[in-house]
Amino acid sequence: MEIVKCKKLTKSYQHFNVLNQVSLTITENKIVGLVGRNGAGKTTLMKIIAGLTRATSGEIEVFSKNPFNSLLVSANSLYLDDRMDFPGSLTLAEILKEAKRFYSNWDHELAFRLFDYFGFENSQFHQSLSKGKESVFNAIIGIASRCALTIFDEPATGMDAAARKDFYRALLKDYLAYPRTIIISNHHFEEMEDLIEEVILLHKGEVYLQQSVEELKESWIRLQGSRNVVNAWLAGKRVLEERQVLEETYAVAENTYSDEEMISMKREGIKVSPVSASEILLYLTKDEKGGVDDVLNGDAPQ
Ligand SMILES: Nc1ncnc2c1ncn2[C@@H]1O[C@H](COP(=O)(O)OP(=O)(O)OP(=O)(O)O)[C@@H](O)[C@H]1O
Repeated sequence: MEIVKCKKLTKSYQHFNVLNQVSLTITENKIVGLVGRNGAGKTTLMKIIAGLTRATSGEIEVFSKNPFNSLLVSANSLYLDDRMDFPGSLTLAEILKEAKRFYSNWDHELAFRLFDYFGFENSQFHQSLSKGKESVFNAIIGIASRCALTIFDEPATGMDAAARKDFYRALLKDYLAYPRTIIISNHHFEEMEDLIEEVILLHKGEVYLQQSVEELKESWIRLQGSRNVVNAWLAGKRVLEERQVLEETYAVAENTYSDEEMISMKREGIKVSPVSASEILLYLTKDEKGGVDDVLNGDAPQ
């Protein structure tokens, strides 16, 4: 079943398209990673999906309805970011009790187990939490609500390494027991690579790719070997990254090699190895302008 369907979705601010003709479909019961550089349009897209912002043009359906001001969508979805606003008069325990009234699939026992595990006190107030603890508390709400569509916008902001690991583990475990559709944006893809089934890469407001993580990893390959031999195998291929270390060339190239070619390559002394999805995404979105070193060296941008 399709949970989210966008067709030629555009969002403009002052005549600038921050989302440009975005078409995509997200089917039910999967964890989707929404990635892209700063300003790529991730938050804007997630807010449109959650019905919090209206698109300028194009079509969007969430649970087969236009999400903007839709009761059906707001009853079945939850958008969480680091700007969550809770009533200042409620303690954390009271907020969880309110959440129980609001979300039909809410697991109160799980919420309080996580609450205790992460060391929260019933009488604490949200506004008195540290940045990382605020994110952990929001994440508890995101997990325990078990909304049919849960959208986490940079959920791990400020969390320490242990809390981030625990959060992703808890989310995965709960998702496996109670599958639902989850969209997560996070600049540290490597932290959630094991969790994500499908990745949507936004680049400058456009969908650059939408693929399963498996497909993405199979599409690229790392070659390592002596310069001339590697270069001969790179001819005519799309190359994401190429580095020279002494006499060795390291390259990440599109993997369109046949089995026979792979065997020949290895026979010629080339080491072939897989590339992580986070590395591929980094290479795909790196700036065309040259590196930050050029800026620090005072070189003019190209
Ligand atoms: N209310 C607004 N008015 C004008 N421009 C906006 C507004 N909201 C977002 N933008 C612009 O839209 C673009 C996309 O912003 P968005 O927050 O969606 O990006 P993002 O991919 O989530 O970025 P980040 O990774 O930095 O959080 C940015 O250039 C931003 O400045």
